[in-house]
Amino acid sequence: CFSSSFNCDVRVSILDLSSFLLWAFSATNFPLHTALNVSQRFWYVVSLFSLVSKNIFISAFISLCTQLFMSHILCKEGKIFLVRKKLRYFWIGITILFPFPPSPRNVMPKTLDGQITMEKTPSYFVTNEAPKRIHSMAKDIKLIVVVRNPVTRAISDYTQTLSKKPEIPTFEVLAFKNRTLGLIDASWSAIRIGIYALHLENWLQYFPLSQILFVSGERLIVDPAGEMAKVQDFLGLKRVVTEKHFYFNKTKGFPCLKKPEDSSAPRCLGKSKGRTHPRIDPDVIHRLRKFYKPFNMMFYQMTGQDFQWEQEEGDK
Ligand SMILES: Nc1ncnc2c1ncn2[C@@H]1O[C@H](COP(=O)(O)OS(=O)(=O)O)[C@@H](OP(=O)(O)O)[C@H]1O
Repeated sequence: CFSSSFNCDVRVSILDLSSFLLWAFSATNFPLHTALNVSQRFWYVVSLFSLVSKNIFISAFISLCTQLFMSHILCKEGKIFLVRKKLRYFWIGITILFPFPPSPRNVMPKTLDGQITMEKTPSYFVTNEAPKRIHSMAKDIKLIVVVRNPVTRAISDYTQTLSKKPEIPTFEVLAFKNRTLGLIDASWSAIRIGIYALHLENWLQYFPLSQILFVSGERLIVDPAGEMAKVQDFLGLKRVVTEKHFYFNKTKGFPCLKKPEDSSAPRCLGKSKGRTHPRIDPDVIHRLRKFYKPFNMMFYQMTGQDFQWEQEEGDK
Protein backbone atom coordinates (compact mmCIF):
# COMPACT_ATOMS: atom_id res chain seq x y z
CA CYS A 1 0.00 0.00 0.00
CA PHE A 2 2.08 2.82 -1.30
CA SER A 3 -0.03 5.81 -2.30
CA SER A 4 -2.95 6.60 -0.02
CA SER A 5 -4.89 4.90 2.73
CA PHE A 6 -7.96 4.96 0.49
CA ASN A 7 -6.06 3.10 -2.21
CA CYS A 8 -4.81 0.67 0.35
CA ASP A 9 -8.29 0.10 1.71
CA VAL A 10 -9.67 -0.68 -1.73
CA ARG A 11 -6.88 -3.12 -2.49
CA VAL A 12 -7.18 -4.91 0.80
CA SER A 13 -10.94 -5.15 0.26
CA ILE A 14 -10.34 -6.72 -3.12
CA LEU A 15 -7.92 -9.22 -1.67
CA ASP A 16 -10.39 -9.81 1.13
CA LEU A 17 -13.21 -10.49 -1.31
CA SER A 18 -11.19 -12.67 -3.66
CA SER A 19 -9.78 -14.69 -0.79
CA PHE A 20 -13.26 -15.13 0.54
CA LEU A 21 -14.38 -16.38 -2.84
CA LEU A 22 -11.56 -18.90 -3.04
CA TRP A 23 -11.77 -20.25 0.46
CA ALA A 24 -15.45 -20.00 1.26
CA PHE A 25 -16.39 -22.02 -1.79
CA SER A 26 -14.01 -24.82 -1.00
CA ALA A 27 -14.74 -24.79 2.73
CA THR A 28 -18.49 -25.03 2.23
CA ASN A 29 -18.15 -27.57 -0.56
CA PHE A 30 -19.94 -25.24 -2.88
CA PRO A 31 -21.52 -27.30 -5.64
CA LEU A 32 -20.21 -25.16 -8.47
CA HIS A 33 -17.21 -27.28 -9.21
CA THR A 34 -16.89 -26.42 -12.84
CA ALA A 35 -17.16 -22.70 -12.26
CA LEU A 36 -14.70 -23.01 -9.42
CA ASN A 37 -12.13 -24.90 -11.44
CA VAL A 38 -12.09 -22.19 -14.06
CA SER A 39 -12.51 -19.21 -11.79
CA GLN A 40 -10.20 -20.21 -8.97
CA ARG A 41 -6.90 -19.49 -10.59
CA PHE A 42 -8.30 -16.48 -12.41
CA TRP A 43 -9.47 -14.77 -9.23
CA TYR A 44 -6.30 -15.65 -7.48
CA VAL A 45 -4.27 -13.87 -10.13
CA VAL A 46 -6.77 -11.02 -10.13
CA SER A 47 -6.52 -10.53 -6.40
CA LEU A 48 -2.74 -10.48 -6.51
CA PHE A 49 -2.78 -8.08 -9.41
CA SER A 50 -5.13 -5.75 -7.56
CA LEU A 51 -2.59 -5.61 -4.75
CA VAL A 52 0.35 -4.67 -6.92
CA SER A 53 -1.60 -2.35 -9.15
CA LYS A 54 -0.98 1.27 -8.20
CA ASN A 55 -3.81 2.47 -10.36
CA ILE A 56 -6.95 3.03 -8.34
CA PHE A 57 -9.17 2.72 -11.43
CA ILE A 58 -7.80 -0.72 -12.26
CA SER A 59 -8.29 -1.79 -8.64
CA ALA A 60 -11.83 -0.43 -8.63
CA PHE A 61 -12.61 -2.20 -11.92
CA ILE A 62 -11.28 -5.48 -10.56
CA SER A 63 -13.30 -4.98 -7.41
CA LEU A 64 -16.46 -4.41 -9.45
CA CYS A 65 -15.83 -7.53 -11.53
CA THR A 66 -15.17 -9.60 -8.42
CA GLN A 67 -18.38 -8.42 -6.84
CA LEU A 68 -20.42 -8.96 -9.98
CA PHE A 69 -19.00 -12.43 -10.38
CA MET A 70 -19.67 -13.26 -6.77
CA SER A 71 -23.22 -11.96 -6.71
CA HIS A 72 -23.94 -13.77 -9.97
CA ILE A 73 -22.73 -17.07 -8.52
CA LEU A 74 -24.47 -16.54 -5.20
CA CYS A 75 -27.80 -15.54 -6.78
CA LYS A 76 -27.61 -18.49 -9.13
CA GLU A 77 -27.15 -20.80 -6.19
CA GLY A 78 -29.67 -18.99 -4.01
CA LYS A 79 -27.13 -18.62 -1.21
CA ILE A 80 -26.14 -15.56 0.66
CA PHE A 81 -22.77 -14.96 2.22
CA LEU A 82 -22.19 -11.96 4.43
CA VAL A 83 -18.73 -10.51 4.12
CA ARG A 84 -18.21 -8.80 7.45
CA LYS A 85 -15.40 -6.40 8.13
CA LYS A 86 -14.18 -8.65 10.90
CA LEU A 87 -13.53 -11.41 8.42
CA ARG A 88 -11.04 -9.28 6.51
CA TYR A 89 -8.02 -10.10 8.63
CA PHE A 90 -9.01 -13.72 8.82
CA TRP A 91 -8.99 -14.08 5.03
CA ILE A 92 -5.79 -12.11 4.68
CA GLY A 93 -4.23 -14.44 7.23
CA ILE A 94 -5.49 -17.50 5.39
CA THR A 95 -4.12 -16.18 2.10
CA ILE A 96 -0.72 -15.57 3.63
CA LEU A 97 -0.64 -18.93 5.39
CA PHE A 98 -1.98 -20.90 2.39
CA PRO A 99 -0.96 -18.89 -0.62
CA PHE A 100 -2.22 -21.44 -3.13
CA PRO A 101 -5.76 -22.24 -4.21
CA PRO A 102 -7.37 -25.36 -2.70
CA SER A 103 -6.28 -28.69 -4.15
CA PRO A 104 -8.61 -30.33 -6.72
CA ARG A 105 -9.42 -32.89 -4.04
CA ASN A 106 -11.28 -30.24 -2.04
CA VAL A 107 -13.38 -29.16 -4.97
CA MET A 108 -14.00 -32.61 -6.42
CA PRO A 109 -17.61 -33.78 -6.24
CA LYS A 110 -18.18 -36.22 -3.41
CA THR A 111 -18.39 -39.88 -4.32
CA LEU A 112 -21.93 -41.03 -3.59
CA ASP A 113 -22.93 -44.41 -2.19
CA GLY A 114 -22.66 -47.00 -4.93
CA GLN A 115 -20.21 -44.94 -6.94
CA ILE A 116 -16.51 -45.64 -7.43
CA THR A 117 -14.08 -42.82 -8.08
CA MET A 118 -11.37 -43.80 -10.52
CA GLU A 119 -8.11 -42.12 -11.42
CA LYS A 120 -5.70 -43.34 -14.08
CA THR A 121 -2.08 -42.20 -14.01
CA PRO A 122 0.40 -44.87 -15.16
CA SER A 123 3.39 -42.91 -13.89
CA TYR A 124 2.22 -43.20 -10.26
CA PHE A 125 3.50 -46.79 -10.22
CA VAL A 126 7.07 -45.61 -10.79
CA THR A 127 6.92 -42.37 -8.78
CA ASN A 128 8.70 -42.72 -5.43
CA GLU A 129 6.48 -40.33 -3.49
CA ALA A 130 3.18 -41.68 -4.86
CA PRO A 131 2.55 -44.61 -2.43
CA LYS A 132 3.07 -42.46 0.65
CA ARG A 133 0.89 -39.64 -0.65
CA ILE A 134 -1.89 -41.92 -1.84
CA HIS A 135 -1.80 -43.81 1.45
CA SER A 136 -2.20 -40.61 3.43
CA MET A 137 -5.17 -39.71 1.20
CA ALA A 138 -6.99 -43.07 1.13
CA LYS A 139 -5.62 -46.08 2.98
CA ASP A 140 -8.27 -48.48 1.69
CA ILE A 141 -7.87 -47.51 -1.97
CA LYS A 142 -7.77 -50.30 -4.56
CA LEU A 143 -4.91 -50.20 -7.00
CA ILE A 144 -4.87 -51.72 -10.47
CA VAL A 145 -1.60 -52.08 -12.37
CA VAL A 146 -1.45 -53.25 -15.98
CA VAL A 147 1.92 -54.88 -16.68
CA ARG A 148 3.40 -56.47 -19.77
CA ASN A 149 6.71 -58.03 -20.74
CA PRO A 150 9.19 -55.29 -19.76
CA VAL A 151 11.18 -55.80 -22.98
CA THR A 152 8.10 -55.19 -25.14
CA ARG A 153 7.15 -52.36 -22.80
CA ALA A 154 10.51 -50.67 -23.32
CA ILE A 155 10.20 -50.96 -27.10
CA SER A 156 6.61 -49.69 -26.99
CA ASP A 157 7.75 -46.76 -24.81
CA TYR A 158 10.55 -45.98 -27.26
CA THR A 159 8.13 -46.23 -30.22
CA GLN A 160 5.85 -43.68 -28.59
CA THR A 161 8.73 -41.23 -28.03
CA LEU A 162 10.00 -41.84 -31.55
CA SER A 163 6.58 -40.94 -32.97
CA LYS A 164 6.90 -37.53 -31.28
CA LYS A 165 10.66 -36.99 -31.70
CA PRO A 166 11.88 -38.83 -34.80
CA GLU A 167 15.41 -37.47 -34.29
CA ILE A 168 16.20 -39.47 -31.13
CA PRO A 169 19.00 -42.10 -31.25
CA THR A 170 18.15 -45.72 -31.96
CA PHE A 171 16.79 -48.02 -29.27
CA GLU A 172 20.02 -50.00 -29.39
CA VAL A 173 22.07 -46.89 -28.60
CA LEU A 174 19.84 -45.73 -25.74
CA ALA A 175 19.54 -49.17 -24.15
CA PHE A 176 23.24 -49.50 -23.29
CA LYS A 177 25.68 -47.69 -21.10
CA ASN A 178 28.40 -49.69 -22.79
CA ARG A 179 27.31 -51.98 -25.58
CA THR A 180 30.62 -53.81 -25.92
CA LEU A 181 30.50 -54.75 -22.27
CA GLY A 182 26.78 -55.44 -22.54
CA LEU A 183 26.05 -52.92 -19.79
CA ILE A 184 22.34 -52.00 -19.85
CA ASP A 185 21.43 -48.39 -19.06
CA ALA A 186 18.93 -48.94 -16.25
CA SER A 187 18.64 -45.20 -15.73
CA TRP A 188 16.89 -44.81 -19.10
CA SER A 189 13.22 -44.48 -18.16
CA ALA A 190 12.05 -46.91 -20.86
CA ILE A 191 14.12 -49.59 -19.14
CA ARG A 192 13.79 -48.47 -15.53
CA ILE A 193 9.98 -48.54 -15.60
CA GLY A 194 10.05 -52.25 -16.49
CA ILE A 195 11.86 -53.19 -13.26
CA TYR A 196 8.46 -53.86 -11.72
CA ALA A 197 9.77 -55.58 -8.57
CA LEU A 198 11.66 -52.45 -7.62
CA HIS A 199 8.61 -50.23 -7.90
CA LEU A 200 6.31 -52.72 -6.24
CA GLU A 201 8.60 -52.90 -3.22
CA ASN A 202 7.95 -49.22 -2.68
CA TRP A 203 4.16 -49.75 -2.79
CA LEU A 204 4.20 -52.77 -0.49
CA GLN A 205 5.59 -50.59 2.27
CA TYR A 206 2.24 -48.82 2.34
CA PHE A 207 -0.35 -51.18 0.87
CA PRO A 208 -1.00 -54.92 1.36
CA LEU A 209 -0.92 -57.06 -1.77
CA SER A 210 -4.65 -57.70 -1.35
CA GLN A 211 -5.29 -54.08 -2.31
CA ILE A 212 -3.39 -54.36 -5.59
CA LEU A 213 -4.55 -56.12 -8.74
CA PHE A 214 -2.06 -56.89 -11.51
CA VAL A 215 -3.60 -57.14 -14.93
CA SER A 216 -1.61 -58.83 -17.67
CA GLY A 217 -1.27 -56.57 -20.70
CA GLU A 218 -0.79 -59.65 -22.90
CA ARG A 219 -3.94 -61.35 -21.60
CA LEU A 220 -5.86 -58.11 -21.95
CA ILE A 221 -5.43 -58.57 -25.71
CA VAL A 222 -6.09 -62.30 -26.02
CA ASP A 223 -8.72 -62.61 -23.28
CA PRO A 224 -10.15 -59.17 -22.44
CA ALA A 225 -13.27 -60.63 -20.82
CA GLY A 226 -11.17 -62.87 -18.53
CA GLU A 227 -9.04 -59.94 -17.34
CA MET A 228 -12.12 -57.73 -16.96
CA ALA A 229 -13.79 -60.43 -14.84
CA LYS A 230 -10.83 -60.21 -12.44
CA VAL A 231 -11.09 -56.43 -12.39
CA GLN A 232 -14.81 -56.51 -11.64
CA ASP A 233 -14.38 -59.09 -8.88
CA PHE A 234 -11.52 -57.10 -7.37
CA LEU A 235 -13.65 -53.96 -7.30
CA GLY A 236 -16.57 -55.89 -5.82
CA LEU A 237 -18.73 -55.24 -8.86
CA LYS A 238 -21.25 -57.50 -10.56
CA ARG A 239 -19.72 -59.11 -13.65
CA VAL A 240 -21.43 -56.90 -16.20
CA VAL A 241 -18.68 -56.81 -18.81
CA THR A 242 -18.33 -60.27 -20.35
CA GLU A 243 -17.23 -62.04 -23.54
CA LYS A 244 -20.29 -60.87 -25.38
CA HIS A 245 -19.03 -57.28 -25.16
CA PHE A 246 -15.83 -57.90 -27.14
CA TYR A 247 -14.80 -58.95 -30.62
CA PHE A 248 -11.30 -59.24 -32.00
CA ASN A 249 -10.37 -56.76 -34.70
CA LYS A 250 -7.71 -58.51 -36.81
CA THR A 251 -6.63 -55.35 -38.62
CA LYS A 252 -6.03 -53.53 -35.35
CA GLY A 253 -4.68 -56.56 -33.54
CA PHE A 254 -6.76 -55.61 -30.49
CA PRO A 255 -10.15 -56.48 -29.07
CA CYS A 256 -12.84 -53.85 -29.59
CA LEU A 257 -16.02 -53.14 -27.67
CA LYS A 258 -19.05 -54.39 -29.60
CA LYS A 259 -21.50 -51.75 -28.55
CA PRO A 260 -20.72 -49.15 -25.94
CA GLU A 261 -23.74 -48.00 -23.90
CA ASP A 262 -23.89 -44.50 -25.33
CA SER A 263 -23.77 -45.41 -29.00
CA SER A 264 -24.62 -48.18 -31.37
CA ALA A 265 -21.22 -48.19 -33.10
CA PRO A 266 -18.43 -50.51 -31.97
CA ARG A 267 -15.49 -48.85 -30.25
CA CYS A 268 -11.86 -49.78 -30.80
CA LEU A 269 -8.70 -48.38 -29.25
CA GLY A 270 -7.41 -45.13 -30.74
CA LYS A 271 -4.84 -44.70 -33.49
CA SER A 272 -1.99 -44.32 -30.99
CA LYS A 273 -2.45 -47.89 -29.74
CA GLY A 274 -0.79 -50.66 -31.67
CA ARG A 275 1.92 -48.60 -33.36
CA THR A 276 4.31 -50.75 -35.38
CA HIS A 277 7.44 -51.25 -33.30
CA PRO A 278 10.79 -50.71 -35.05
CA ARG A 279 12.91 -53.80 -35.67
CA ILE A 280 15.36 -54.20 -32.80
CA ASP A 281 18.61 -56.13 -33.05
CA PRO A 282 17.81 -59.65 -31.69
CA ASP A 283 21.04 -59.59 -29.69
CA VAL A 284 19.83 -56.48 -27.86
CA ILE A 285 16.51 -58.14 -27.13
CA HIS A 286 18.35 -61.20 -25.85
CA ARG A 287 20.48 -59.05 -23.53
CA LEU A 288 17.45 -57.19 -22.27
CA ARG A 289 15.64 -60.43 -21.53
CA LYS A 290 18.65 -61.57 -19.52
CA PHE A 291 18.72 -58.25 -17.71
CA TYR A 292 15.06 -58.40 -16.73
CA LYS A 293 14.88 -62.11 -15.85
CA PRO A 294 15.89 -61.84 -12.16
CA PHE A 295 13.62 -58.83 -11.66
CA ASN A 296 10.73 -60.64 -13.35
CA MET A 297 11.26 -63.67 -11.10
CA MET A 298 11.23 -61.43 -8.07
CA PHE A 299 8.05 -59.80 -9.35
CA TYR A 300 6.31 -63.19 -9.85
CA GLN A 301 7.30 -64.14 -6.33
CA MET A 302 6.07 -60.90 -4.83
CA THR A 303 2.74 -60.98 -6.65
CA GLY A 304 2.21 -64.75 -6.59
CA GLN A 305 1.49 -64.56 -10.34
CA ASP A 306 3.54 -66.00 -13.17
CA PHE A 307 3.22 -63.70 -16.16
CA GLN A 308 5.24 -66.12 -18.33
CA TRP A 309 7.32 -63.44 -19.99
CA GLU A 310 10.27 -65.80 -20.26
CA GLN A 311 8.28 -68.15 -22.46
CA GLU A 312 7.54 -65.63 -25.17
CA GLU A 313 9.57 -66.25 -28.30
CA GLY A 314 10.26 -62.93 -29.99
CA ASP A 315 9.09 -59.38 -29.79
CA LYS A 316 6.67 -58.00 -32.32
N1 LIG B 1 -6.70 -52.13 -23.73
C1 LIG B 1 -5.45 -52.44 -24.03
N2 LIG B 1 -5.07 -53.71 -24.08
C2 LIG B 1 -3.80 -54.03 -24.39
N3 LIG B 1 -2.82 -53.13 -24.67
C3 LIG B 1 -3.18 -51.85 -24.64
C4 LIG B 1 -4.49 -51.43 -24.32
N4 LIG B 1 -4.50 -50.08 -24.39
C5 LIG B 1 -3.26 -49.69 -24.71
N5 LIG B 1 -2.48 -50.75 -24.87
C6 LIG B 1 -1.07 -50.75 -25.26
O1 LIG B 1 -0.30 -50.13 -24.25
C7 LIG B 1 0.83 -49.50 -24.86
C8 LIG B 1 0.89 -48.07 -24.39
O2 LIG B 1 -0.05 -47.35 -25.10
P1 LIG B 1 0.12 -45.85 -25.33
O3 LIG B 1 1.53 -45.59 -25.71
O4 LIG B 1 -0.92 -45.33 -26.19
O5 LIG B 1 -0.14 -45.42 -23.84
S1 LIG B 1 -0.11 -44.06 -23.19
O6 LIG B 1 -0.58 -43.07 -24.15
O7 LIG B 1 1.27 -43.81 -22.78
O8 LIG B 1 -1.02 -44.22 -22.07
C9 LIG B 1 0.65 -49.64 -26.36
O9 LIG B 1 1.43 -50.73 -26.76
P2 LIG B 1 1.99 -50.87 -28.23
O10 LIG B 1 0.88 -50.61 -29.16
O11 LIG B 1 2.47 -52.29 -28.28
O12 LIG B 1 3.11 -49.90 -28.35
C10 LIG B 1 -0.82 -49.91 -26.47
O13 LIG B 1 -1.16 -50.60 -27.64
